[in-house]
Amino acid sequence: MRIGTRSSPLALAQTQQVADLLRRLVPDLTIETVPTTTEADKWQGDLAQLGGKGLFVKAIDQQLQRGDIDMAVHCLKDVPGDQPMPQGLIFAAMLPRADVRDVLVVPDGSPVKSLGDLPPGATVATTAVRRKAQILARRPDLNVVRVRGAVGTRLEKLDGKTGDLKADAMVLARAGLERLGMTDRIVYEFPVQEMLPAVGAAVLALECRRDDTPVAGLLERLNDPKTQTEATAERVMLHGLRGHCNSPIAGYCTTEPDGQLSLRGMVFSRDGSTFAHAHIWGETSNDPGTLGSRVCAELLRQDARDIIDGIPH
Ligand SMILES: NCc1[nH]cc(CCC(=O)O)c1CC(=O)O
Repeated sequence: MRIGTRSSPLALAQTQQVADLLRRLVPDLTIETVPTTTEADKWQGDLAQLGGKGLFVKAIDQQLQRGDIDMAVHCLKDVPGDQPMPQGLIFAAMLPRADVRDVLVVPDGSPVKSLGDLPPGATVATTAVRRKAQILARRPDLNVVRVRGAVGTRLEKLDGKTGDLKADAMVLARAGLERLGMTDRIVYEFPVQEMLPAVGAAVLALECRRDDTPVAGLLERLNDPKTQTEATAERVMLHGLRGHCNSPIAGYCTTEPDGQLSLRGMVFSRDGSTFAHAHIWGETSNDPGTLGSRVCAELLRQDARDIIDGIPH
């Protein structure tokens, strides 16, 4: 089994996790990890100029289509929501979702424990336009700056060990820190009501060729139907909104104890001052695709289109 992955430490840790799961199913399986450094990994500028964050995924999908690898591990969050599945490829499994929350991290030695502790005008580093909008919605006085690179590199930049980033705090995904064993850096976990997660947050998707029955059959055994259902609702919503990679869009679906789905979606202007918000749950929402479409329709009714189109690509 040749597993394609990006070459960042986070991607490699995720691939290792998948390899361990596969070995538990097939103890004598030979696994080869095939890391790729994509064009987007090397690019230090604005990703939108290069063609958006889908580039991380595209290079690996092409290897899979060519038969250079047998499967790929993708962060579902990084898979563009505005494009159809690449020709001949499927997500054969989605692993049980990890913690979806965004978290606050501060430079080594800083006493700051929350956004509220930051003085007026303080600088917060993050890449996601979705996080930026939600930070500014709470604290319009803050100076939100972009930071790129692997998670470990970002933390080094925050600590001033490399580069010239001068930030008082940084917001990133808990799931990434968890997989890297770096949760000791977390000073605050944003409840989802404070910072709605990205569509597909904390979900690992296992991709293979549709006609590769042996691989698809094996991967399907790792599928978590609950995660897959929730992710489907979120991605149908995202697809219907026709966002681009600069659109601050958030979406989070959960399953209630009685099995019913609950989907919340938000679309923000870049500075977070304007937003649309929809939350639908209950009896008639149990088909994830229908639920995603309904939340999308409600967001569009609240002029989400104008908000999205008002943001430069
Ligand atoms: N955009 C990079 C990325 N893609 C997935 C994760 C974390 C794990 C996840 O949410 O699946 C991260 C790091 C981050 O956003 O801090």
